[in-house]
Amino acid sequence: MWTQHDNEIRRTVEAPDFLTAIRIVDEIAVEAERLNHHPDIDIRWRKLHLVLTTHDAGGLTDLDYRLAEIIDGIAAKHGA
Ligand SMILES: C[C@H](O)[C@H](O)[C@H]1CNC2=NC(N)=NC(=O)C2=N1
Repeated sequence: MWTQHDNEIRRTVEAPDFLTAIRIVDEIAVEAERLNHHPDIDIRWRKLHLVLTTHDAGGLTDLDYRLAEIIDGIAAKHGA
């Protein structure tokens, strides 16, 4: 589900509808704050384009993979 492009990993999450996509974003936001690690999120109707990288490190770190797994769980819970 995640693909690596140079120093980042990317995934698209397709939610059943727009409101569910926004609920997914909200849950991701809570986890991002908890980890102090934040994804780039491009919201396009019910598709979320997510990008993870560690800006402070100029590339991928364990935090990116941890947050990616958390995002996968949130998406799956919402049928995305
Ligand atoms: C000051 C604050 O802790 C840092 O800027 C955090 C915030 N969230 C972050 N998110 C991501 N993706 N990469 C970072 O390097 C990062 N750094």
